[in-house]
Amino acid sequence: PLKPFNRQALPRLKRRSFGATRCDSTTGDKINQVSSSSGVVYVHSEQLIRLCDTLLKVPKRAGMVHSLLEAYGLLQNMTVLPPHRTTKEDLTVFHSQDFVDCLERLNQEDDSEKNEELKQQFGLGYDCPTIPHVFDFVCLAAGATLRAAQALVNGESRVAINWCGGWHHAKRDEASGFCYVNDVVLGILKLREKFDRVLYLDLDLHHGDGVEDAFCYTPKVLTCSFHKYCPGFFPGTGSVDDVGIGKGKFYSVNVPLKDGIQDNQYFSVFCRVVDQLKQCYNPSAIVVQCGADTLADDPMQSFNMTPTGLARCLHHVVSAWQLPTLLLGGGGYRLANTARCWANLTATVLGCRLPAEIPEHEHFLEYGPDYQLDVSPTHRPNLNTDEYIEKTIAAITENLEKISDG
Ligand SMILES: O=C(CCc1ccccc1NC(=O)c1cccc(C(F)(F)F)c1)NO
Ligand SMILES: [Zn+2]
Repeated sequence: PLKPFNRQALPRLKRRSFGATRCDSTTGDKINQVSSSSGVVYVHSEQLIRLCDTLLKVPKRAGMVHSLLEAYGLLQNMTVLPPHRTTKEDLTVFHSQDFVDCLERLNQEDDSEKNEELKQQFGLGYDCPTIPHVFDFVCLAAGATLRAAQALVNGESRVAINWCGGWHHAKRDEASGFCYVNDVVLGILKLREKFDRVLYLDLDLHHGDGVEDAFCYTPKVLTCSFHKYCPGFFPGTGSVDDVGIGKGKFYSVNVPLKDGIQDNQYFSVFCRVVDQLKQCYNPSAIVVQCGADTLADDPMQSFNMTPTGLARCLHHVVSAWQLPTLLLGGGGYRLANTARCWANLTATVLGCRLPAEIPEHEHFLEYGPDYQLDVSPTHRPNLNTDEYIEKTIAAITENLEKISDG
C-alpha cells in the first residue's frame, strides 16, 4: 500500500493567494503570500509611541495598541514603516504659521506667564493642556499620517494605518478637544495630490468638526461624520442640516445619533448612508477615523458599540469597495478596549481571524478580569427610536439627491 501522505515532509509551500492574507489562528503567521500592492502598511516607531504615550487623556494607550498587535502576530502580515519627520512647512500646508510657531516655542515645557497668554490665544489653555515636547509629538503624529497617505499615493499598498492619528478637532490656528494638530486634514490633502475625490468617514463619538470645516467649501472631499449630537455635548456641531457651503454644499454629511445605539442599528444606518455615498459620489480613495469612544464601556458612557460592530462597518467599506484606504485612530478612553478594537480592525483589513483569548504580553493584566478580545454591550436605554433614524436618513437621502458622482 502507498505510504500515507506526509504533509510535514513537504517544504512549506508558499500557496499563491488572491490578495487576502489568512493568519494562522495561533501565532498569526502569514500563511498566504500577498502581493504588496494589496498589502497593508502600518506606520510605527518607538519614538512615535513614546510621545503618544504622554498624551494626558490616553496615557500609554499607543504602547498598549502596538503591543497587542504584536502579541497577536499581526505585524508580520504588514509592511511596518517609520513616520515622516514633518517640517514646519509640512504643517503650514493647513495650519497657520503663528500656530505652528507657538507649538514650537512651547516644546520646552517652561510654563512661564508669557506663555500663558500665548497659549490662550491658540486654544492651548484648559481644554488642551500642553504636554512636554508638544511640537515633537505634533510633528511625528502628523508625520505618521502623512507617511501612510504617501504609501497610498505611491501605490505601495492599498490600505495604510496610523493608530496614533485621527486628531479630528484641531483647527487651522487653534488646538481643540485634545487635538493639537489636524493630521486628518494633512493626510487628506496628501491624498488629493493623486486622488480626485476623497471620502472621509468619521466613526468617532464626537463630530469631526475640524475636518469638516477644512473641506466644507469643496466637493473634492466629502466628509461624513457619525456622532452623538445633543445639547451641550462637545463640539456641538454636526446637525443633519449642516451640509456644507458654496461649491461644497451637500458634500458635508452629518449623521447625528443619540445615546445607547448598538451594533446592529449602527451597522444598518452606516450601510444605508455609505452605500448612497458610494453610488452618488463614487470616491477614488477613503479615509476612516476609527475613534473608539463609541464602545460600550467607554468613560464617555454614550454609545453602546462593540469592536465587532465597528469591524463589520469597516469590512463593509474597506473589503467590499477595494479603494485606497487610510485608517486612523482617534478617541477611546477605556484604553484596553481601544486596543481590543483597533486590533480587531487591523485583523479585519488583513482578513485574519483572531483567537478570542488575549495573548500573553507586557500589558496582559490590563485585560482582566476576562482576558477576552471582545467587549459586550452594557444594559443601557437606546434613545435612537426607529422613527428618529428614519427621519434622519430621509433628510440625508434628500440632500444626497442633489450631488451627482464627481
Ligand atoms: O474624544 C474626543 C475629545 C473629547 C473631549 C473634547 C473636549 C473636551 C473634553 C473631551 N474629552 C473628555 O472629556 C474626556 C477625555 C478623556 C477621558 C474622559 C473621561 F473623563 F471620561 F475619562 C473625558 N474627540 O473625538
Ligand atoms: Zn471622541
